[in-house]
Amino acid sequence: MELVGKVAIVTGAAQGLGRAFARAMIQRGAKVCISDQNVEKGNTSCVALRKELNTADVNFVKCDVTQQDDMKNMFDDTVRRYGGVDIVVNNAGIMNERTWSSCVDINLKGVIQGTLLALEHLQERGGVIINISSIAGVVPVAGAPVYTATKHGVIGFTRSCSVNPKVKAANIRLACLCPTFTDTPILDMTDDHFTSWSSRQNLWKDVEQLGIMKVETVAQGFIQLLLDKDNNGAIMTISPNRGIQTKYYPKARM
Ligand SMILES: NC(=O)C1=CN([C@@H]2O[C@H](COP(=O)(O)OP(=O)(O)OC[C@H]3O[C@@H](n4cnc5c(N)ncnc54)[C@H](O)[C@@H]3O)[C@@H](O)[C@H]2O)C=CC1
Ligand SMILES: CC/C=C\C[C@H](O)[C@H](O)/C=C/C=C/C=C\C=C\C(=O)C/C=C\CCC(=O)O
Repeated sequence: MELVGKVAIVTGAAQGLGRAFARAMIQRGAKVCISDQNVEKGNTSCVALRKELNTADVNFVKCDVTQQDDMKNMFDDTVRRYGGVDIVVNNAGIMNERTWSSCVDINLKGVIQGTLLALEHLQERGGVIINISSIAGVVPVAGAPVYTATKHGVIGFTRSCSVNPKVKAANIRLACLCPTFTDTPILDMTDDHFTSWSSRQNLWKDVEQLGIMKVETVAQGFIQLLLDKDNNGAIMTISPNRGIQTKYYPKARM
């Protein structure tokens, strides 16, 4: 897929990975709507990206992914501004085992809502939906069971949409990105983010074992996932020890 002139939406893009994905797409000629629930950081990042990349083809829209009206407005605003949508990156996510219900609302329900709206918008012209899961979407993580459940859910939901014949007929592609720990503010956790059935110490043991990647490394994998025309249903894992790997899990086992 050629990115020049394509229109993309990225949720949770005021900072961290979402911002890095937006930046990588703008650099390759895409027009990008960055959205976030944090208006101040979203506006600041938008201004910084415009200046750094010398472009007017990036805008910020306030969108809390738990609010259906915000989500609809983000799509409608993008269509008004750029004439349509080609790429949707459902990236917004949090790690908080204590406020676990919001973790489910943002990480799983937000991705489901974003995907359903994206499918509607892409059905006439085709396009790509990238849902951001995590390596915690494919392995159990003792330190963060709720976060892990949401990320497994993102993979199950995305793969199920990808095998829907209507999706193939509409020339839509869906894939998941599953990085290990990456240097973003999500790693600034305190004990307040955990319960007696989860643990920062346990999670931190995983961090120490796996290491922490730079956002640029993950953005490189993201662009690869986006450009590969033939990867509907793919799961891309990215880790310091195994690098970038694209995997296809079995559709069914009889
Ligand atoms: N950094 C890491 O180690 C990894 C992160 N991920 C996933 O990548 C995605 C991005 O995470 P990071 O950039 O690391 O985190 P981050 O904390 O740096 O950025 C997350 C962004 O999402 C926004 N956000 C939070 N709640 C929201 C809501 N209700 N509606 C809209 N936006 C909301 C925040 O304001 C923030 O700008 C998340 O889904 C996360 O689970 C996956 C694997 C590794
Ligand atoms: C504060 C936490 C915020 C974000 C966490 C991230 O989403 C992060 O990615 C979580 C990672 C937890 C990892 C725990 C264990 C990982 C184990 C392995 O990677 C084992 C190796 C292979 C995986 C199997 C595969 O490649 O299919």
